[in-house]
Amino acid sequence: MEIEKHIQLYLVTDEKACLGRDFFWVVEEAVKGGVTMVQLREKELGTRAFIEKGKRLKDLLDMYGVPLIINDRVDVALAIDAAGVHVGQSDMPFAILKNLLPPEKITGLSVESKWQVQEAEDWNVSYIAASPLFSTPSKTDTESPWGMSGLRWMRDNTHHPVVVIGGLSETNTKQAITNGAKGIAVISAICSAPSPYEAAQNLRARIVAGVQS
Ligand SMILES: Cc1ncc(COP(=O)(O)OP(=O)(O)O)c(N)n1
Ligand SMILES: Cc1ncsc1CCOP(=O)(O)O
Ligand SMILES: [Mg+2]
Repeated sequence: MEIEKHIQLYLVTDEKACLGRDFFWVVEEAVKGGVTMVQLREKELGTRAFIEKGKRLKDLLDMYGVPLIINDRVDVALAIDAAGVHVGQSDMPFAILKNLLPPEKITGLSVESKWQVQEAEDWNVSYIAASPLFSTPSKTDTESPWGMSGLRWMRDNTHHPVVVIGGLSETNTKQAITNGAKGIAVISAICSAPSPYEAAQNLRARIVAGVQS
């Protein structure tokens, strides 16, 4: 499935995590290293600045054929013709989001509990994100981490492709894939790495190793 290729190595952006380096340079290096999809996650930008940044990022990603997902904001995604939107459990309800978007757009949903996984079984989501897999300083307003046993439960109880997010690094990526994740989503492992290019390459190699084992 096309979506399973896109979610393999999913970069979620956070300008602060880029440690003062140029945001677009960090993303481009990561894409050259093997990132397969990018989410623009902006919690503080006003609407106009969000749209401007999104347009510039989309122009960059289009050159590499990498889809751009917008976090939280369906209006921004529609304004710039992004590939899709990611929402969580406090954002726009999924059913409303789905009605607002053309059917071909990618829709991602964070799931924080077993009940939310079961509820999403009836919905036409492109992927669900186990959020968080492990606790992480990058996002602290989270429910309890799923952990590897929670991920295995999810693998056995959903028909949707699962992405894991929260605390993913070179050390646990292969294990996440062998326990049921189709892909990993990361902020700090790429945005804060000395070389975002090499970090993406190394994570991609761990994903491939997990798929092949
Ligand atoms: C791929 C992915 N997974 C989970 C999240 C978290 O979404 P949400 O719970 O809505 O929290 P915010 O990111 O909006 O703070 C995500 N953004 N991306
Ligand atoms: C956005 C988000 N949603 C759940 S955990 C998280 C942050 C992931 O950041 P990191 O990859 O640095 O742990
Ligand atoms: Mg959200």
